[in-house]
Amino acid sequence: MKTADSGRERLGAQLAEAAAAALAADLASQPRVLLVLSGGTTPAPFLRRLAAQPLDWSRVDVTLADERWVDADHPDSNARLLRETLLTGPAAAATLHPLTSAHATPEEGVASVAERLDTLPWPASLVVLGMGGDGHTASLFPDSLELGLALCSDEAVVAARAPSANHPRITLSAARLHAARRHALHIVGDAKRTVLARALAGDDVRELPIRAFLSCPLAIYWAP
Ligand SMILES: O=C1O[C@H](COP(=O)(O)O)[C@@H](O)[C@H](O)[C@H]1O
Repeated sequence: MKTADSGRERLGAQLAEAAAAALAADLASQPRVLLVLSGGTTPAPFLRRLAAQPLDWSRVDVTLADERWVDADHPDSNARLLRETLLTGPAAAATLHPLTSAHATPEEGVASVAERLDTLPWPASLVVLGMGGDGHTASLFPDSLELGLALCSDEAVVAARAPSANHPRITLSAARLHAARRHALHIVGDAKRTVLARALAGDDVRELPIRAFLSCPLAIYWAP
């Protein structure tokens, strides 16, 4: 019997194969490659499959599209999700570059995180975005006071807060998220398909921030 879980597992496997192919293609011509991943509740099946892909992971740098400003072992830490799902097996040889620092707030830590990101081999081979039910992607939230800054900034990262977000955040700016050879959107469930259809039918980025990436071009990975 087909279940939503098995469909989501298959989707994760397909995205993992595509991500590995993208990394392998760029590793053939570059000393190091960069992969930008999202956190949240959706990516675990994809990340577990990606972890098993045969690649020269020692030449792969990994960072996040966004992070909650929490301790590295907090259950809501996106870096923790990557450590527990991706950085296992062959992929444990990859280098994870977290988006947090020892500073108390993202506003205080954003400059040191930006310095760290400057050392990475941009443009990324692949950015895998997620999307919330409100159309947010990375930590570009419709109700965030910093949304305009994150959409327009030339900086790599922006500190962001939003009434609807459960923690203070740090997010790659839209410009930095655009700095990639390939983009994919990984979403599951009928509700998100409906939000994506709304996003495709309009153009107000502040209403549904995912719209900032719909013409990247964006490969859409969706399962019920
Ligand atoms: O808060 C976040 O939300 C989005 C979507 O997460 P999901 O739980 O609905 O899959 C995610 O892409 C982002 O990285 C995360 O910080």
